[in-house]
Amino acid sequence: MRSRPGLDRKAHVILDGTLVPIRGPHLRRHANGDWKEISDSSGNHSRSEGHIPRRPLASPPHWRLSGWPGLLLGARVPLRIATRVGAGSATMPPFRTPNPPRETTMRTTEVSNRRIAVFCGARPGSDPGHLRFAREFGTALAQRGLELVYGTGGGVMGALAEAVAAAGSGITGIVPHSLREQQNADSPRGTIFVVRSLHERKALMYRLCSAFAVLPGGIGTLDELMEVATWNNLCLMDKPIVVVNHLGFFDPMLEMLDHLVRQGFLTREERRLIQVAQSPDEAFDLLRIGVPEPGTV
Ligand SMILES: C/C(=C\CNc1ncnc2c1ncn2[C@@H]1O[C@H](COP(=O)(O)O)[C@@H](O)[C@H]1O)CO
Repeated sequence: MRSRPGLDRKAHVILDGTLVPIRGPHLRRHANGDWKEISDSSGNHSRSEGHIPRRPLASPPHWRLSGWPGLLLGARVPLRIATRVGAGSATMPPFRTPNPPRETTMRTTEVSNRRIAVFCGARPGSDPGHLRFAREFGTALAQRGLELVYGTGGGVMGALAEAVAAAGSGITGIVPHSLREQQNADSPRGTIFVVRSLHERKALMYRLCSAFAVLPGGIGTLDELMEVATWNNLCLMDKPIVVVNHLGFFDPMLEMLDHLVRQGFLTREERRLIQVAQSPDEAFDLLRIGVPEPGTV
């Protein structure tokens, strides 16, 4: 599949704000610690990459016991009664390339009006129709010239991302260290931001995109939907949201929103912050994002 012009098809990880290429079968490490890309994801050869830290990407956090238990038991142990060892913050130890390529990092974190964040399940759900629809949505998203921002999970998210990549469009995944270690979230394509917390992850997802779509999912999906609707409502952000109500999956939730209106907890105007579409094309039209297929307007 041909890549769209301007899309970065190389795999990268951004660790705490620093961009490094993903270590994969297409990277070879030299004795001095540098890595050389020997083929890109489509099998083409030879492009050099910069220095990548020797430390394993999924390195576990270190913990140091405080006070007398530390003196008794020594240095680093994976226990919770501990002070986290980090670079001035209570999170992961520093994990940076020696001289981060600043302009590359800036370019990668730029907000693009072609990026759409999609919230959806980390699980596949019990109806195989959800995965089928996620693939259909991913293909349509790429055909509109859009790029995906998502939570780097499996299930509905995984099906969606696979379809976007297969259709030749760009993917940005954002994952906290904790989930990344569980998930082995390296994607063969796109850019992955590894961040410190779930809060940071959501904030970055919201910042990087210019619109939101919601596909079937669980409480994580509902949490993200309600949060962006609330941010819009409080004027902390102004980015359109659409729920894609394929086969009526979201009917009970939409009924709950109507209930909130009837009970005086939500105005009719605020209720309209969450738009509803039945199909991918209707969703993109409502979001006013992407280039419509020729002949559809
Ligand atoms: C639930 C399981 C694993 C959780 N792993 C996740 N991986 C990636 N992203 C996640 C995960 N959990 C929540 N998210 C974010 O919320 C949405 C999915 O959550 P849901 O509860 O499945 O709807 C998604 O948009 C992510 O951004 C066990 O497999």
